[in-house]
Amino acid sequence: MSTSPTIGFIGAGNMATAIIGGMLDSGFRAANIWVSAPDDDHLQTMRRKFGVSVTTDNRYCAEQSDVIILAVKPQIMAEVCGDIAPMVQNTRPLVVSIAAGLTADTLDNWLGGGLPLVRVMPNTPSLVGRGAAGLYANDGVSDAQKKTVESIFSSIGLALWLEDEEQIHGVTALSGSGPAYFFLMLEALEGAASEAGIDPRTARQLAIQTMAGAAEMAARSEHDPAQLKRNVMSPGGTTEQAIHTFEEGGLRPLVEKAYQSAMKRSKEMATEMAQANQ
Ligand SMILES: NC(=O)C1=CN([C@@H]2O[C@H](COP(=O)(O)OP(=O)(O)OC[C@H]3O[C@@H](n4cnc5c(N)ncnc54)[C@H](O)[C@@H]3O)[C@@H](O)[C@H]2O)C=CC1
Ligand SMILES: O=C(O)[C@@H]1CCC=N1
Repeated sequence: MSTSPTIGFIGAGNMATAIIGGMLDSGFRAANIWVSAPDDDHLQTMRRKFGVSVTTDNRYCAEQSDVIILAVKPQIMAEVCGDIAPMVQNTRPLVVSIAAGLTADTLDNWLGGGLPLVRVMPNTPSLVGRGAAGLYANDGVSDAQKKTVESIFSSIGLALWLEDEEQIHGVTALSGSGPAYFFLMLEALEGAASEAGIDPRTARQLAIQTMAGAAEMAARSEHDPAQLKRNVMSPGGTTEQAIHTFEEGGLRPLVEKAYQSAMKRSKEMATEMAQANQ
C-alpha cells in the first residue's frame, strides 16, 4: 500500500460521517477519500461539508480504494458485499467493517474469500472525537495495514487492538452500546432532580457536567473508580445513602445482566446473519 492510501467508505451515515470528520481533522486528505451511498442528503452533505469524492456506485468506489470501510447496516451487508465481490477479488484491498455482529469469516465469504479484513466496533461519541473502538485483524492483515486502520480510528478517539475476535462481543456490550447506558443514567438523574423541583434545563446541565467531570477524573486519576467513589462518600453523609440505595437495589447484578444480554444478542446476530445469507 502507498503512504497515502485511497480510502473508500460504503455507506454515508452517522458513523461514516464521524470517521471522515475525524480523519480530516487529523490530517488525512479529502482527495484520498471516496464515499458511496444512495443519492440522498447524507451523500451530498459529505461532498459539500468534507469535499470528498462521492458516487452512488459501490463497485466504482470499491475499485478506487486501497482500504474499503464498510459502514452500512448489518442487514444489507450481504447484498453490498455480493455486489462488490468481483471488484475486490481483482484489486484485493484491505477491508474494514464496522458492522455489529458480522464475523470476519462471514464477511470474507461474502466478498469471495482470502482478503485482509479488520473488524472494528466503534461508538457514537466518535461524532465528537471521543470515541472508543475495539479492533480485530484477521491473519491476512499486514503490520502496515494495521497502522493505517489504527491511524483512522485514533483520529476519532481511543482505538485498541483485540487478540481474539470473540472479544468483539464483549466490546460491543461495553463501549459499542455503552453510550446508551450513560444516557439512561442522565435521563434518570435529570428526571429525579426535576421531580425535586430543579429546573429541567439546569438539572440536565448539572448532570452532564457531573458525568463528564467524573469520567475525566477517572481517566486522569491514579486511583481506581472504587477509591474515587469512596472519596465522595463522607461518613454519615448524603452519598453514602445514595450508594447504599443503589447497592441494595441490585445495581451491580443488574448491570451484569444488561451487559450479558447485549453480549448474547451480539452473538445471536452473528449466527442469524451467517445462516440467513448462506
Ligand atoms: N450507531 C452505533 O452506535 C454504532 C453503529 N455501528 C455500525 O455502523 C454501521 C453504520 O451505522 P450508522 O452509521 O449508525 O447507520 P446509518 O443508518 O446512519 O447509515 C447507513 C448508511 O448506509 C447507506 N446505505 C443504505 N443502503 C446502501 C447501499 N446499498 N449501498 C451503500 N450505502 C447504503 C445509507 O444511505 C446511510 O448513509 C452499522 O453496521 C452499525 O452496526 C457500530 C458501532 C456503533
Ligand atoms: O445496538 C446495536 O446493535 C449497535 C451496536 C453497538 C451500538 N449500536
